Formats: sequence, C-alpha cells, structure tokens
Amino acid sequence: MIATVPAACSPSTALARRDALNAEQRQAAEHGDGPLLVAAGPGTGKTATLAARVASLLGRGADPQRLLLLTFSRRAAQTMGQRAAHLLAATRGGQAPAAAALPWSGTFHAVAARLLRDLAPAIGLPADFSVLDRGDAEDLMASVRSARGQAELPRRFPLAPTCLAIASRCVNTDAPLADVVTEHYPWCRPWTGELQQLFADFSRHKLQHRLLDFDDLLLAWAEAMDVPAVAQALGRRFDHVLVDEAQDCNRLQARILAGLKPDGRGLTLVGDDDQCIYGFRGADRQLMLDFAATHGERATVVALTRNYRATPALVAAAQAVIDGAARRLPRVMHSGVDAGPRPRLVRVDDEAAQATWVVDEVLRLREQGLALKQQAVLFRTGTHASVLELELVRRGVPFVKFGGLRFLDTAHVKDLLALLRWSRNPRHALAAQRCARLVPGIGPAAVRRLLAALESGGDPVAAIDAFQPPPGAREGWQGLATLWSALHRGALPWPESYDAALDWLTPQLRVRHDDAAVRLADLAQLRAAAHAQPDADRFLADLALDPPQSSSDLAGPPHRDEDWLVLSTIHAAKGQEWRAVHVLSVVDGCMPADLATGRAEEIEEERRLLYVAMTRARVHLNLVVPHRFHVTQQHRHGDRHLYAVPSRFIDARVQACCDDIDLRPDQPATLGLDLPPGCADIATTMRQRWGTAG
Ligand SMILES: Nc1ncnc2c1ncn2[C@@H]1O[C@H](COP(=O)(O)OP(=O)(O)OP(=O)(O)O)[C@@H](O)[C@H]1O
Repeated sequence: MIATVPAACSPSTALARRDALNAEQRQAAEHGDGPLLVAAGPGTGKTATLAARVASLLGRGADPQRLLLLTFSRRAAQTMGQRAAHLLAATRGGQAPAAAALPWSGTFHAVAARLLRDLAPAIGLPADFSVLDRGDAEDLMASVRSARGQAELPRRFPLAPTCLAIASRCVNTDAPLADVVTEHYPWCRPWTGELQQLFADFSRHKLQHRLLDFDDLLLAWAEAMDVPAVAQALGRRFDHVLVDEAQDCNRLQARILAGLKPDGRGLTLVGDDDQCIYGFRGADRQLMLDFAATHGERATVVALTRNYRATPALVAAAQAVIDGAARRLPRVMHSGVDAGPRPRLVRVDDEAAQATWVVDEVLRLREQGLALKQQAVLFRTGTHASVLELELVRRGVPFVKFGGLRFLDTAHVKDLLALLRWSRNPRHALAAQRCARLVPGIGPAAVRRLLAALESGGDPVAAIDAFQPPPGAREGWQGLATLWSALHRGALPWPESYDAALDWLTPQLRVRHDDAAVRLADLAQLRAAAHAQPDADRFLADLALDPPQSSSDLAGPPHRDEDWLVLSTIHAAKGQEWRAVHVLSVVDGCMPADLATGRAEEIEEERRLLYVAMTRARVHLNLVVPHRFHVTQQHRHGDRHLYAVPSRFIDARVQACCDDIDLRPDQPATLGLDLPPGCADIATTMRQRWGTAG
C-alpha cells in the first residue's frame, strides 16, 4: 500500500504542533537514529507519536523512499501516512500537502510480497508467484493431505486446518516440528513423521505451482536476510525502519528486523507488550522485553503512560487486571481525561439474560444521546455473540459484526477472485478447480481431467485450449475458456478485466443463489476496490494480505444518518475505541477459554485479551457475567452448560474498581411454614399404598 505524505520540508520547521505532543511523545518523535523502543500503554497516542516521528524524520530531510514503515494493517499504514502529511503541512504554514509517496509502508506480509518480487531473480524465487490467502492455503493442505491418503488412515489424522496451524506455528516460531507438536498439539504426537512428510509435499506443491502462502512470505524474507549480501543491501536501502504494534512480531519478523538493522541504528519499535494477543500465531513479546538488553547502552526506551482515551475509573480497573500479569515492562497508566462512571460487573442468569440486558443497555444509552456507532459489544469468538445477534434482529437494532466469517471466505467473492487468480497463474490448481466447477455440466471427473492436464508439466495454456468438456458443458466451458484466455493474454486492460469477470459470473450467481442480489452488491463493492488499484496483481495481493472483514470495510464513508452497533471479536477490535463497551461472557471457561489444561503463557495471553477489551472503552464499560454459560465442542464432554464464575482475572482488586450489579432472580422463596420435624411419615404411607408394608 502507498501512504501519501508531502515532500520533505526544511529542518527548521521540524515538527508541527509540537505543543500538541506531551513530553514523552515529543522525545520519541524527535529522537535521533539510535535504536528506539516506545513502550506505550493503550490510548497513549501511539499512532500520533509514530506519525509525528515520521513527520519529524521527513522534516529533518529523510528521504521518504528510504523509510520502511511496518504496520499491523493496511488501514494503519494509511492513517499514519495521512497524519504525517497533515503534521508536515502544518509546519509549512498550513499549506495543503503536496502528495509525495511514502511507498514502503504496509503490513510485514504486504511489504514482503513486494520485496520478494524485486529480489526474486537474486534469491532463486519465481517473480510471478501468486499469494495464497489463509483459506486457499487450507484448501491446498486438504488436497495434499487426501492425495497422500491421510484422509483415510485408520486412526484419525489431524484435519487440514490443524495441519496448517501446526505448520504455521513451526514457521512463525522458528521451532522444530517435534517441539511444536509436543508442546501445543500433544494428541498429534504419533503423527509427527506423517506430518513432516505432508508438510514437505505441501511445500513442494506450492513451489512447483509458484504459490507462496503468508508463512512463506515471511520465511522467504527471513531466509534471504541470512544471506549477508542481501541483508546488507536491503539494510542500506532503508535509512529508517519503523514498526508499529511491535508486540505482535514473531520470531521470523524479529529475525528480519535484526538482519535489516543489526546494530539497531535507524530502528524504531512502537508497541504495547500488554496487548500481545496473537501468541497462537507465533507473536512473541520477547522482541520488546529484550530490547534494552539486545541494544545495550545505545538503546533508548520511552514509556508513554498518559491515557487520552479513558476515564480514571476505567484506567484503574484495566491497570488492576494487568498488574496481575507475570512478566511485563513496568508501567503505571494515568488517565488524561475527566472523571466518568465506574465500570460495572453485571451478573445475569444466563446467556439469554445477558443478550436481553445488553440490548436494553445499548438502547438506554442511545436514549441518553450515545449513538449506536459509539458503542461496541466485544466477545472472545464469533459464536459467543449468536444469542445476542438474534435478540438484536428481533428488536430491530441494526448492527455490523466483525471477526466472524470473513468477507473473502464467502463463496461468490472466492469465485470471482479465483477467476482473476487463475488467469494470472495458469498453474493455480485450486483456482482452476473452483472456476471449472462453476460451469454447469462440469462435474468432479471432468475437473480431475482438467487438473491432470494442467499438472502434466506441459504448457498450461495449451492444456486449457485442448481441454474437452463433457458434451453438455461445451457452450458453458467455451464462455469460460474465452474469458480466461482474454484475461490471461492481458487483452483487456485493468480494471476492465475485473468487469469482464464479473459479467461472466453474474448469470452463474443468479442460477446458483437465491440471494444473488445481495452477493452481486458485494461484488460491486469489491469492484470499487479493484478500480482503486493499478493492476490485478496488486489488487489480489492486497486483498489476500490485508483482507476486508466485511463488505462495509470496502465501502466509502457511511451516510451521516446511518447508525449501527458494532459487534466484534476482541481480536478484531484491536486499536479501536468506543464511548461505551459491553464485554460478553467474562467468565472462566471463556476468558480464559480453557479451564484446566491451558499453559501458563496461554492463560496470561487471555488476561491480556481481557485487558485489550477493557481498554477499548472511553467512558462506559460493562463486563457481563452470565452465571450459566454454554460451551461448544469441549473435548470429551461435547456441548454443555457450565455453572460459571466471573473470570479469574476479575480478582478482588479489580472488583474493588467496579460496581457489582447482580441481576439474577432471587432464589425461589421457601414456604416459611413453622411445622415440627417428623410430624408425619409420608414415605411409609406411600410404601403401604400397594399393601407391601415394611
Ligand atoms: N498529546 C495528546 N493530546 C491530546 N490527545 C491525544 C494526544 N496524543 C494522543 N491523543 C489522543 O488519544 C487517543 C488515543 O490515541 P491512539 O489511538 O493513538 O492510542 P493508541 O496508543 O494507539 O492506543 P491503543 O494501543 O489502545 O490502540 C486518540 O483520540 C488521540 O487523538
């Protein structure tokens, strides 16, 4: 992604609105080029500080082309670029920013994809590789797994998503398979040898077909950095490397950074070790925790502790939760805003009562003037919101949900992207299979023939030309083959090629789906995103690397009068804030998720998850505790209800920071009659009822 900033200005106008930054923020922004770690708590202005640092560096004459900005999402890179642009514009007397590119900004994966295309000839990779998104990687793993006959083994072999998760953990934590299996997937231990072979086949298949998945992107970049000539050339290419959300960097990313800036010169890390919630993807807080030790005297660590988001009562409660954490960079947060209501611990009977209470509360706050959009309901995983969703629909409260089924995982979006992907990479078997199946009359046998022809090693274009579909599918296949060939040859310029693909797909969707109109509306949104990209490769890589969560993510700014409640997993709520936040199911068994077997570090990550949820609130925070809680698919036990207690992270200190509200119905009252014990013997009377006394 390309963020825009104005051209560099004179050093004398170093930083706009200096007085808007507090002393620590300013120290970080104006720091020289020694290794810098900004350890910042929630709401302390990480974005503002990093943007100010970018502006300051450019103001001091840094070349925007030689600045590498690594962020957690595409949106974050965009925000950073815009903010830096405004700051610099202000230093130049309020002139409108003259847009110049800050071309090397984006997520690690997006930047990796671009770098690797450039580096490909030097490092032995095909420059025309396609990027496999997570869903496609899972499909491919499934297909390699069944090709190896592992789907039919007598004892159950791990399913494809588990296999992919194991492979991914090995790559991202830079750890041997045997260790990962023993530590995180002990029930898969008997399969270690089989898994090793499966992963070797998976890897071979990807390289043969010029496919790189997310893990490959990082792995290839990290491996390239082990080659001194590449590391030195790339390290010299960027004067400054700035990393946002550094707490979520994994071992591979740490290796990449060490390769780029071995002595830390020009390296800036900004992050919050207390908000590291991606351990399951290999995120490792060690990069931050060890920063001072790694860089010794050269290192500067700046702590940002003034929270500009939340009221003192909310900051105190969140601090009490995180103070219970085992190992962290010590920081005590202070609120920089006015007082507000205390957070509330709301105890209700069960999940139905939880849903009813939350909707009542959301509507009550709206009556008080708090728009729905200023409120969010957060939960651990998408399924925890289903009862609430039903209640919202029943009561006509509009909402948008983030973090559930991703937009890119919907069938119609996958169909369209498969068409584009296959035309870019004729060997992309998954995409070919998906497209061929769209043609009425082409069944599994014909698809197998097509794939065999593509795999035969000959020219895939000739194989597609020569393919003989079943008789009933001739016309349909011809339409697809003509479109494919036009797209592949580049006969249509981008983005007309997107429109042509959409035109071909439209009648197929109308035949296949009752709700085709809704699906076509999604693809129209996607069209707008396609038209904003310079070519198909950038469009596809961007989508795979930084997928939108819903079609509304692709839409422009909503109309002012539209209002909806945000429902989000805590992971997807990262970096955001709302005036009111309602957290669902703050009970043991949900936070932390695993009651008995969780390892200490995993349990600690759950604490941080709750901390992230609580620190999204600006004024109102409700932690809801349903005392009966439904658990899905627990090992051995199946679905069941738990009699739940508040999360173990809500200890006495945290409770002291909250108002405790118990809305459970009173226990059923006793009759309260005053009769002496033993005044009758009904049991004996009943036994005698059928004449069998004694
Ligand atoms: N010096 C400042 N003066 C006033 N407001 C500030 C200052 N710095 C930041 N803010 C405001 O504080 C709020 C939080 O900032 P920001 O979103 O950057 O926090 P953050 O550190 O990224 O938080 P989190 O890690 O929780 O996502 C924003 O509304 C921002 O405008």
